[in-house]
Amino acid sequence: MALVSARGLAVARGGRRVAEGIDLDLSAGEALILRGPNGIGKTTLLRTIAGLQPPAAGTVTADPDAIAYAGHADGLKGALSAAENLRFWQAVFAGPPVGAALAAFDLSHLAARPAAMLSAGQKRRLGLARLLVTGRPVWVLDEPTVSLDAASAALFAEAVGAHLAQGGAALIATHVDLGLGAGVRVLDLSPYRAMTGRTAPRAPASFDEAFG
Ligand SMILES: Nc1ncnc2c1ncn2[C@@H]1O[C@H](COP(=O)(O)OP(=O)(O)OP(=O)(O)O)[C@@H](O)[C@H]1O
Repeated sequence: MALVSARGLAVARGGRRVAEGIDLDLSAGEALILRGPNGIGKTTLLRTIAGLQPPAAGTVTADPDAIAYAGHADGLKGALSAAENLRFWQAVFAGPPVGAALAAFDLSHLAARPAAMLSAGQKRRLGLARLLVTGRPVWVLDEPTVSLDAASAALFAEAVGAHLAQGGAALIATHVDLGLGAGVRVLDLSPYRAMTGRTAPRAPASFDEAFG
């Protein structure tokens, strides 16, 4: 039985439908890689699957308590050490102890360092280690290897492989080849670009979030 299913799914951002007609199934032990050009709607689809925003049309069937979502932000508390950050999430999710998560992402030697004093790649590793202490079976990940060097990306691929082997599943938007093996499926969103246009009023053309 699928852990995540979508049928006839359309997703929208800023009141505009960006992708539509998406069907997908993700079962235990499976990884599905989302691909497509910048702006096609990968983040929007992941957020919809994770229950962070409603579908514009169609259905998502998934237990929201089964999903661990990791977006572009690492969600770390800068004043807490690496281990304390993980213990916080471990307590929230009642997941497994943090030692194995630190080790899996080569963070044991940085366990006592405040998150604010970690490098960008170390922060990203800590953000990904968080997945392990959630104990949740479905990982929904948006560009997880940003800032990671080759060795760290390999650690991440190993962690995903182990997660799948234990009956987990992963839906991952990425532009890079993670080397996860032949069994991994790829969904390119390019053919699903929405043709139906706006679904709701949007901000005026002159509005610019960065400079407004
Ligand atoms: N906050 C926002 N308000 C309005 N539109 C947005 C907002 N964020 C993104 N969009 C638009 O929604 C569309 C889908 O964006 P999304 O981030 O899902 O794409 P993506 O495939 O993940 O892109 P990338 O590969 O660049 O990360 C894009 O056309 C984008 O310009």
